Amino acid sequence: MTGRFITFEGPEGAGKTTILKEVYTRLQQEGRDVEATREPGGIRIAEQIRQVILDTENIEMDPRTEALLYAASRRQHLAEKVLPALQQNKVVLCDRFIDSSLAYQGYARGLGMEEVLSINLFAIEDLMPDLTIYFDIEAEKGLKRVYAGENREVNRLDQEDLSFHKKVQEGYALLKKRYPERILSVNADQPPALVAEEVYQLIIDELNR
Ligand SMILES: Nc1ncnc2c1ncn2[C@@H]1O[C@H](COP(=O)(O)OP(=O)(O)OP(=O)(O)O)[C@@H](O)[C@H]1O
Ligand SMILES: Cc1cn([C@H]2C[C@H](O)[C@@H](COP(=O)(O)O)O2)c(=O)[nH]c1=O
Repeated sequence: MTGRFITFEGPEGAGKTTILKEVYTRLQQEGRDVEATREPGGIRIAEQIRQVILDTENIEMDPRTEALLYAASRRQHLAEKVLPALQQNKVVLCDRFIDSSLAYQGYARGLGMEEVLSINLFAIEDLMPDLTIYFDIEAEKGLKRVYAGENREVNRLDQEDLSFHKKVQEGYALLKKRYPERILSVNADQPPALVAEEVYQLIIDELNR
């Protein structure tokens, strides 16, 4: 088996983190060599950048600074964790990646998807995911989950108004049209066990390709 880079994308509260953990455990129990990680973060430097980006006090952050910080954290995470894991033929499950930058900074913030893509191409060189699983849910429903969750801190991006989160959803819709073979959707508006099963099947199909 060769390594695979599989990313989880979607709006706030869609269930990416919850389902990633479940599927990771299942794959591990089957004896597969799998790594779970997240963006921004996953390694020390990127977690430090995450704190700066998501700090609710950093309201003066310029949109381009925000885009560059995500790209910088992505580069370090890729160099230090993702690429070495793929070189060891691991299956890497990553909670968010470049599509988040394209949908949030490129589309919702209005920086332009092409501009944000170009700074990210510098960061990732040519490493795009083999498979991206899109957690399909209405922005409002996802946000309700975030605000209802007991252990979930509300961050600076969560606090954007509903129109921003609806634009994020529109941005993802454009990305799904642009990359129909890479980005596959699951219905995230159903009980976690059913979502996890759909995600697991997509991953197995990818691993069997
Ligand atoms: N299918 C589901 N149905 C109902 N609640 C869910 C479901 N999946 C996750 N949740 C709950 O919704 C909240 C958000 O889930 P989670 O953190 O996994 O989402 P996320 O997509 O990673 O969000 P974010 O990107 O904002 O961090 C949590 O409280 C979680 O327990
Ligand atoms: C990678 C990435 C993330 N974001 C946003 C999306 C979320 O609002 C936060 C991350 O928080 P999560 O609880 O880990 O989902 O950051 C973004 O705007 N651009 C990106 O590239």
